[in-house]
Amino acid sequence: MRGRVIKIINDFYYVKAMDNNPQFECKLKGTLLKERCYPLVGDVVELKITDYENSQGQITSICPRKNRLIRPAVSNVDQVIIVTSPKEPNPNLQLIDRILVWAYFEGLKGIICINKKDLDLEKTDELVSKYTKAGYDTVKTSAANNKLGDLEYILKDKVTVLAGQSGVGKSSLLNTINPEFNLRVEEVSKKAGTGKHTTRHCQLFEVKDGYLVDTPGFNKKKLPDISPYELIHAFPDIKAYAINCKFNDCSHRKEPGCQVRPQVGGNISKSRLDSFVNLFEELVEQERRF
Ligand SMILES: Nc1nc2c(ncn2[C@@H]2O[C@H](COP(=O)(O)OP(=O)(O)OP(=O)(O)O)[C@@H](O)[C@H]2O)c(=O)[nH]1
Ligand SMILES: [Zn+2]
Repeated sequence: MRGRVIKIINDFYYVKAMDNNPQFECKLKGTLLKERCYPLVGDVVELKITDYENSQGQITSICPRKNRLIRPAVSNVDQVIIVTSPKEPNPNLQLIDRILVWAYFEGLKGIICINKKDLDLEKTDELVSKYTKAGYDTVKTSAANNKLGDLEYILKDKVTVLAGQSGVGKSSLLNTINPEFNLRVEEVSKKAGTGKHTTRHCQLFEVKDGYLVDTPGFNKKKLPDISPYELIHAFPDIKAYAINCKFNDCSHRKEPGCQVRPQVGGNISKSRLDSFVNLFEELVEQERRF
């Protein structure tokens, strides 16, 4: 039988069988332990049921991973939904673009969710238009009014990470999607002997045939180890014009023959070019340090 690891507590792996069967509490097969093959939350595994009545099983192998994030430690993630709001707090556009860059280089699809649309519909639509133009899917929600728009459809059959600045309503959205998220618990496992060493595993929550990764505080991301010149790939809106700039190392700031600058305010939002320029500088700095 095949299933997905949704939670890990100490040596116990909680596996949801693929065909909607109940959840099984599993131990690892001896050979996996010997080879130090430890499953991650998100892993698809083969399992053998050892006791149906008490929902106990054994994980016999781990299927190849599509990808693997380090923090949170989770595998087989499909997409990241970046939650923002029109006000209270005002959107942090630089943070959104930064997370989009991180997502691109992790191979994840980036989607923008504008929550709190009840506070300012006009500003909400401005954000929708900004990110649609940049090439991203967007969704408008109001957790306060139980309005999820297409969010549930977007989550269907996917493993999704929620990100975004503090106060935009990530927890509220989770609770609107499934009130059981209220029961979110910190599970801390103490390693025998040291007493101080603690591990915090993330958890997957079931939503609409898909899963949401529970990652409190997942926010600021170190930039990936890429050359500044690779950054353009994470900005499809700018890249479309940058390929025609006169100089192929154009920084789109003051060079003659730049095809990006004339698009600002039109096909390219000013905030997107600002983000690009700032992140480019940061990558140049990062490269200089090594
Ligand atoms: N008006 C309005 N307020 C909302 C909405 N969603 C959440 N809020 C409020 O916004 C505040 C922050 O919501 P949270 O869900 O805690 O935000 P968060 O993103 O989880 O914040 P962190 O846990 O700090 O990352 C709370 O007071 C919510 O009641 C919404 O759709 N509309
Ligand atoms: Zn240019």
